Amino acid sequence: MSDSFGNDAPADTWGTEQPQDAQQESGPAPAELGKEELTKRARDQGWTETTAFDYDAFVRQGGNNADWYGAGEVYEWSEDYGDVGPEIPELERILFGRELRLEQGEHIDQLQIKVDVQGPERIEPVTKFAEANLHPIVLRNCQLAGYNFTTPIQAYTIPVIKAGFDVVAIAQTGSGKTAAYLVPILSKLMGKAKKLAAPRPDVTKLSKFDPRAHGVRAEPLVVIVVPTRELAIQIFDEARRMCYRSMLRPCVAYGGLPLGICREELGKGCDILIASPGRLCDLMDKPDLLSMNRVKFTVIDEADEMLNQDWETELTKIMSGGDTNEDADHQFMMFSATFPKGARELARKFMAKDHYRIQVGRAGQAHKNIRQNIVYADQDAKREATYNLLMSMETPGRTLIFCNSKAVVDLLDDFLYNRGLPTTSIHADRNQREREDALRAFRTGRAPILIATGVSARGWDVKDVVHVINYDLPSSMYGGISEYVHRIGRTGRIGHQGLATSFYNDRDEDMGQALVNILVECECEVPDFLSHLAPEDGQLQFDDDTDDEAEGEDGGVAWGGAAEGDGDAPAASGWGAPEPAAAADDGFQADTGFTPAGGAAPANDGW
Ligand SMILES: Nc1ncnc2c1ncn2[C@@H]1O[C@H](COP(=O)(O)OP(=O)(O)OP(=O)(O)O)[C@@H](O)[C@H]1O
Repeated sequence: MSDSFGNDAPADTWGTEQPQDAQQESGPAPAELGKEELTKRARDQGWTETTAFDYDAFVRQGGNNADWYGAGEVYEWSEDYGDVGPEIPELERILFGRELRLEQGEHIDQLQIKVDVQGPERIEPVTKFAEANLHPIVLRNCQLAGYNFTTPIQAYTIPVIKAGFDVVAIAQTGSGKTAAYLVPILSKLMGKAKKLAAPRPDVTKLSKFDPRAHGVRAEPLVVIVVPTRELAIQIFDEARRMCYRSMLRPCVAYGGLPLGICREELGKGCDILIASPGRLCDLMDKPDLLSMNRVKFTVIDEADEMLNQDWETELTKIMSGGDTNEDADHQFMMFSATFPKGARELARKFMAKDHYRIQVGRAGQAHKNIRQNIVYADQDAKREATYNLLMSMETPGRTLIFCNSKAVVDLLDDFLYNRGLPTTSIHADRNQREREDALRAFRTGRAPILIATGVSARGWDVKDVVHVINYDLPSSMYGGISEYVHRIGRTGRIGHQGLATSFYNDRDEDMGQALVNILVECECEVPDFLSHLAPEDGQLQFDDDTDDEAEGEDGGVAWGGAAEGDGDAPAASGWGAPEPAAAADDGFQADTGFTPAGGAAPANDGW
């Protein structure tokens, strides 16, 4: 590593070795030391000082509204609408700079597992972007982003989406689901901006853009819905990369973004809208700001979270909002790493009859690049145990700590900060600027220890997170094992390895069995205090992963039981994308009907 939090050193080894009952080295106990000595101890261990994020300097360096919009500048096209835009080296450097972005790690083969594909016809997976028949500019953008081989989920979703089908896609955390939908969608739209996109002002020809005088109504072609603001910004950044030279303009809208900024950005025109559900629904009620008439692609990311009861009203509105598009070719997609059975049943109601379901491994499966440690710690011993864990990391590295309440986040942040550790924290009571500053400080390594409440971290893709600590395990009332999988999935992404340590005590008993199942499945050690829950015969039971959803009340057709690819790598594939799904008589039956909710099952539903 160039420094402890260097940006040019991928976290490719477990790297954070420590005994389960990590103890601080000899010498006076931390509680006996003053702040100065504790700070020295933290520095000696390699932890840097927290550097506050200087927002004013950031603005002076050219930051403006665009910074609410994610890192860097938002480029406005000045040329006429042609088929594709010109190359702009400066913009390319900004969009594709690698400093803070993850590159594929060495252990990518661990993501290569069984893929189940259910759909109306056989689909040939693509193992390389270069062979996916993508629009040349999209292909070039993939190359600029460092994407050469497809991940297993991308191998199937790219041809399926290109062929015009709806899709429900489930694949492990950090396995490239964002590109799995963005790449095929943008390939379909690339070069067609002139034909499909709504007119918009050329802001480069205006001395000052006045939303009221020059603004247009946003009429996006693509709507991507995500549960959190931070994730919306992250996906917006990825969309900006993939939209490079497309003449398509991405925008982001989320609760917390001042409405004035939202109005201004939408008023400049919007072809790809990434939004949180609440803000999107608000905007849908403002027809002068947003029309859904042109929407051709609706993507629900972190779909199981969105199908959660809390979002049902918003989701129903968003999914039917797109119906104002009279084209029959509106595609709907849902993506997530976890997809409990109830959510999968609900998802089917929103999908076309002949949609695909693509599942890499078991829905909700973690993967072997994350080494999971479960450590027994009584409630009042957790703070000290966290400190000891951090101080015993061989090489300090970006560490994400999850607590279940905002109060505990604040207390732990204070406790660790006062012991000289470079912490920052994030939770729902912080204002938008504070949240963005904290995440930025974490991303850039200025505050490499981030303490957060769980839900806010879904989907975060931060380079070199080497360690996730579950200070509190998510309770089964609040996301349970799915939440656990999402949390630990902030490390060990895209072929890197990472460590996840979770404190466990009697309060977590309701999670015990599910936790042990995941540990056994991922070949991680089951601690003695949980060993009684390990299956004696090694046979794991996951109650939400049955393959026969056919028996649902709606008489719907089964998800499972049809063709599946086996995960063996074709020799030429760096990823080892799966073999094509099995032959037609193994389950892919062209013209086989799919029964939507409430519909009658076709006589011969041979899924
Ligand atoms: N084919 C590829 N080759 C190399 N890197 C890739 C490829 N596809 C995606 N990536 C990178 O992998 C990282 C993880 O991707 P992404 O955030 O889309 O994962 P995800 O599956 O959505 O994870 P989560 O379930 O946690 O949201 C990103 O940094 C992305 O740039």
